[in-house]
Amino acid sequence: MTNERRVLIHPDKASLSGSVAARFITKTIDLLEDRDAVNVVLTGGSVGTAVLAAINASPARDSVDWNRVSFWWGDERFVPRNDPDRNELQAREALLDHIDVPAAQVHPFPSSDEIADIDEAAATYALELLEAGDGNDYPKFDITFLGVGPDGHIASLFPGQEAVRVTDATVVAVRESPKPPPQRLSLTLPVIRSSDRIWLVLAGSDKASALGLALAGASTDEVPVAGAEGRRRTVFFVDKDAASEVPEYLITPTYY
Ligand SMILES: O=C(O)[C@H](O)[C@@H](O)[C@H](O)[C@H](O)COP(=O)(O)O
Repeated sequence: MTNERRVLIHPDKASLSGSVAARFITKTIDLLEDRDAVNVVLTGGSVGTAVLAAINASPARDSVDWNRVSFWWGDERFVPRNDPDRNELQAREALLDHIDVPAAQVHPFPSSDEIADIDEAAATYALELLEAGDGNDYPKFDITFLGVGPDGHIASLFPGQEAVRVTDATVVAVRESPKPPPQRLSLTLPVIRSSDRIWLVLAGSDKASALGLALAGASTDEVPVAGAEGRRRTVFFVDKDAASEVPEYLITPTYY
């Protein structure tokens, strides 16, 4: 099994989210033919949320047996449960509220009104991962979605911050995010990298330099997305604007 990074370019954000949604539905159906359950890690951000909305809008949405899919998050803003900033809320509105996924299979990070102490909230999510891990510290993730910030951050792992370097925990509390809100919870890089597939979704010219640097071999500390590499497949789904600094040889031809 090769594990090369692939870049698939789409004309714009709408076609990108439609194509990722279609791939997600097909891949999930395929995976469920071979196994009992599939674990998916969701991302915040406008592109990730547009993908969820496109899955919801797809006529093939209900071909997936959602009873056997579990959802986790790569990161969360540490705010009250009903704060519109919550990645959870955005994902529920875009997709999760509209499908037949059992409530116990949706695993949001704790919110600040449930658990006031951010370290305790991180420990609580780590325990939830452990309990679903079947003997490991966390479940085997099949597909992990990641948005990418203009600074190259993924999940809530920001350039130069200690959280990018954490390898001895599964969940980290972030207190000084350069992007508001400042307090966040995030999976650590080893957990993200354990996923069989990482599907990065990015659109817009403000992402071009981070993507170009990551693919050219920048350090994970400087450009965290450089460390986003899944066990089996890593695919960058990008629009033309975000792709302007991608080396030609990495571009996989797409037909649209
Ligand atoms: O918690 C956050 O602030 C977001 O989740 C963030 O990590 C987002 O995924 C990227 O910044 C990409 O955002 P866009 O998809 O909106 O460009």
